[in-house]
Amino acid sequence: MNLSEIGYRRVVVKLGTSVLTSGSLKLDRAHMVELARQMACLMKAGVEVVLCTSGAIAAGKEHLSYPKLPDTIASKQLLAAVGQSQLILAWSQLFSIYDLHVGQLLLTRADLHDRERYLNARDSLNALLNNGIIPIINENDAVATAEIKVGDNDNLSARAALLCDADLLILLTDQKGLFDADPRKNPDAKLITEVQKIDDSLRMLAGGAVSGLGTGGMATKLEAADIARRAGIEVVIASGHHKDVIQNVVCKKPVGTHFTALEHPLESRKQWILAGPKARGQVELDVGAITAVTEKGRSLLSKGIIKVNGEFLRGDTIELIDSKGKVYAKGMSRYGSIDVDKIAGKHSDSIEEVLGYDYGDAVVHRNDMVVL
Ligand SMILES: Nc1ncnc2c1ncn2[C@@H]1O[C@H](COP(=O)(O)OP(=O)(O)O)[C@@H](O)[C@H]1O
Ligand SMILES: N[C@@H](CCC(=O)OP(=O)(O)O)C(=O)O
Repeated sequence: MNLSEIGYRRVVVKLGTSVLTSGSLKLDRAHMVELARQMACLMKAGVEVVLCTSGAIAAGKEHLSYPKLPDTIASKQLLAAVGQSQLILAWSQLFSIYDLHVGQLLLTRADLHDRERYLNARDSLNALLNNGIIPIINENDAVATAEIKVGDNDNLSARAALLCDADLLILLTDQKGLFDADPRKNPDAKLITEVQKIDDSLRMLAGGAVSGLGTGGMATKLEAADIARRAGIEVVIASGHHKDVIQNVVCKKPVGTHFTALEHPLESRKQWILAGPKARGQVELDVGAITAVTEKGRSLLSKGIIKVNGEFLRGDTIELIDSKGKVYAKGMSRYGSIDVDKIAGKHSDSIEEVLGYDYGDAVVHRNDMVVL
């Protein structure tokens, strides 16, 4: 690989279950060797690689010879606990062919949202990279329950890219990229090669369909791409079976769907709001407030709030929605849900009178808000 062709310094590669199993029910080790070779090639050329690998549950099923288990969280945890050790063993052996060491990081949402744990994970990631070791990341499925899960490895890989300050995120899957319709259902679907903006019409194309063992389909890949590109990270969705796909993407050859990074990325505080805590609740806005927030860059005032959904505390992240549930923005609330309920629809001047105290005019200040 010609070093002068490479425009990137640190790359996160996410491999979906669909790629690792090649559509079968077991890990396709022959193909994993090929992917390890490509990543090793990058490392040798001076590009740091972080691998976000799925496949623990598939590997667990394979290792236990496809046991009949009840469809419960405990069964998934069992399969992930068995499969993750098989998965890391496989990667460790494959990278050792190229004299490369790997280090395992199993994360949950809590590791990314608690500031201290976030910094610990970041330090560990940097320590591995600075010593030429490939960090291998997966969700800690064996202990994570829905409440503390990121939920899918597309979103996890975007957060990993933010965490290690990568400049490229490559999402490899079983399709050539994002199509204008699900290619499984529409053989005439066309590949979208370049995306400048992720909006509702694009999200509609992603649908909800997934391959046999995958989680989330294109919808979660678009969520991941949105988070990463807003943080200034380029994203490519491509086929994990395309010849030399990783090298081609890194050398900026036309392959898959490329998402341009925002020229002016969100500041790190807003990146954290976007990628960080799960929204604890929602506030429904009237039309004027939606315009003020989305088009005029204003803070959300109590007057524009119609309704409160869920229970949240001051400082929690909430979603700003319309009457149909469409989410327009995500932000940190300066008031808890009980207070917002009391001041909804009222003028900011009356907040102190109603509550007996006042944390300022804005319920969600524009500095604490990301418009989607
Ligand atoms: N617009 C689209 N373009 C491409 N694939 C799509 C689209 N909409 C849905 N899909 C589905 O998403 C699947 C890939 O997601 P998923 O099964 O979660 O894979 P992975 O294991 O790689 O994360 C594809 O097999 C495809 O059927
Ligand atoms: N953490 C899970 C994979 C979750 C996931 O997002 O899967 P995929 O959609 O195949 O990338 C596992 O290792 O089996």
